[in-house]
Amino acid sequence: MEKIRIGLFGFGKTGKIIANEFLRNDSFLLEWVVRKGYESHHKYASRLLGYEFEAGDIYSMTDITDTFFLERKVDAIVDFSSAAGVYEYRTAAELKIPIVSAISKYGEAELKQLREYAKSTAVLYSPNITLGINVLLVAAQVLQKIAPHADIEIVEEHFGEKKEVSGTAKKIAEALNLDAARHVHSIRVGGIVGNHQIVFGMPNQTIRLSHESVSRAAFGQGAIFAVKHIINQPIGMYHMENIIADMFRNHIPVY
Ligand SMILES: NC(=O)C1=CN([C@@H]2O[C@H](COP(=O)(O)OP(=O)(O)OC[C@H]3O[C@@H](n4cnc5c(N)ncnc54)[C@H](OP(=O)(O)O)[C@@H]3O)[C@@H](O)[C@H]2O)C=CC1
Ligand SMILES: O=C(O)C1=N[C@H](C(=O)O)C[C@H](O)C1
Repeated sequence: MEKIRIGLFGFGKTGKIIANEFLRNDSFLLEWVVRKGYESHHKYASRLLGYEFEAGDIYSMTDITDTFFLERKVDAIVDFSSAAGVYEYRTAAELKIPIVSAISKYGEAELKQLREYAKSTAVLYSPNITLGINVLLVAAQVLQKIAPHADIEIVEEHFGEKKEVSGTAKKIAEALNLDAARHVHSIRVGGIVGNHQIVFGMPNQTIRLSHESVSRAAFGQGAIFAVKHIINQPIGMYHMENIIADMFRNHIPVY
């Protein structure tokens, strides 16, 4: 069976792990990686990650010309770079290459650009691409409907250097119609990859829905799930929580 060819944006703390998850999965071929600078320029991501084979030719964003995506065909683009990365694959969208964006903090302009791409190709955007967080997101909205009077607070924990408030927590707050500035509480310690807890407080009981990304490989597994889904979809914008909500609908136990 033909391998699914991947073009990856970003080779940082998370991008390297994402690259590794695609490299170790026989269904995929990591064709190239694009990063901001020239570190490891034209080396192979596979070699840098300890593999004996050559895959994932590393480019800089400055290498992207109008013919880049024509000359280096992929079946999907996966973006773990930065918000600015979204402007670099316009011609890929025009070529109808599906796009999975995992950027957690977009401004309005970048989000608008991503929505523009969804008029030409299939785009999946997820500020937290783990299956677990998206199950939590759907479950929390169901629970809020079941217990509409519960007090709700969101706690997010990340590694000490993370500057911005968790995009995941903001998305959870938005889904629950909560003011993120008041209801999201951030903890920055050590090397925590990403933990999120939604606390539902009621007079006689507390319900806590929580998710812990133990390893950044969880994001790679989510990206793999997202690519396998998106490459078979028609043009449009997709989100992980919609896919998970459909799975809830199809699997809810009937007593
Ligand atoms: N959706 C999800 O589940 C998750 C999302 N994320 C998000 O992924 C993104 C990356 O996170 P992380 O790896 O920790 O960040 P890092 O800062 O460690 O890495 C960023 C990478 O992107 C590259 N880069 C930055 N700007 C551009 C650009 N304009 N074009 C191409 N490459 C670029 C950098 O290149 P260089 O190496 O040359 O500097 C670097 O390789 C963040 O938005 C983060 O929030 C992270 C984890 C999970
Ligand atoms: O920066 C990260 O690492 C992460 N960012 C995302 C966020 O801000 O929600 C997702 C994940 O928690 C890790």
